[in-house]
Amino acid sequence: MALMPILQIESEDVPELAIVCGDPFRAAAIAEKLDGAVELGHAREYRSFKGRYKGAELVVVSHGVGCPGAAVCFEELIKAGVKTIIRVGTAGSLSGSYAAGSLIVSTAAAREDGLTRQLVPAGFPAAADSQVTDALYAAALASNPPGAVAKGITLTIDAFFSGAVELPHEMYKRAGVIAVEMEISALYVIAALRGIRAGAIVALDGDSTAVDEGYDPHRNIVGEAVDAEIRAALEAMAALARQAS
Ligand SMILES: O=P(O)(O)O[C@H]1O[C@H](CO)[C@@H](O)[C@H]1O
Ligand SMILES: O=c1cc[nH]c(=O)[nH]1
Repeated sequence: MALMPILQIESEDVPELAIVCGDPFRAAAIAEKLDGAVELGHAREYRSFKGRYKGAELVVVSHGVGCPGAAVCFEELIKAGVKTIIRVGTAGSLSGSYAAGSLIVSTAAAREDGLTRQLVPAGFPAAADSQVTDALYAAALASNPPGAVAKGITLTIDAFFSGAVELPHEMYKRAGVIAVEMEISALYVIAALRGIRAGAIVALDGDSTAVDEGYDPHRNIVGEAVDAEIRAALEAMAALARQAS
């Protein structure tokens, strides 16, 4: 048995499919939808569960907020043998076309984080796996969220609230980027470096350019969208597992 130093779970307990999310409570909510769910461990922000969805064995792990902590989670899961990771997150909207309650499948992430700069050169892309993206998009369309469903480029950034320097949201908005969150670039770059496949779906919780004035990710419409994206991610995992068998 090999205990993973940071997640504090045994690598032998980890199957090939993983769903990850920032919030440990969301990890528990996802685990509630699994058959035979068991909690594997809870260390720092990392809460881990294992169970089956429509026969597919998967692990669910929370990674906390931000690329550095999330990267540790992704690396340890991959070392334990995970081959497919789906992130189920929340994000702020960068587009007038998509409001709170909408689901966005991230096809690629603009790398405005600090972590991936320490892993790969500036020109290296952070791109989703196309099979994972297709499975997520099909499942999202069928998940009946309270808003729209779209796929496109997202932005990953380290600063949530702004300081003295202007954040690049408006520039990425002009470039057609749909949403901003804080971990997808790390997931896609690490997946590429380690030769696994990854994808991500996010539920929009409001206008990202207005978070300094007020941020409320606990509204009913956001909760309903998160519930829909959880169902979509589980259905996508089941479809990917069927394709592999
Ligand atoms: O809802 P999660 O998965 O945590 O994702 C988003 O929410 C957090 C910020 O509130 C960041 O982690 C961001 O990426
Ligand atoms: O990083 C995030 C996550 C949710 N909403 C935002 O505006 N930003």
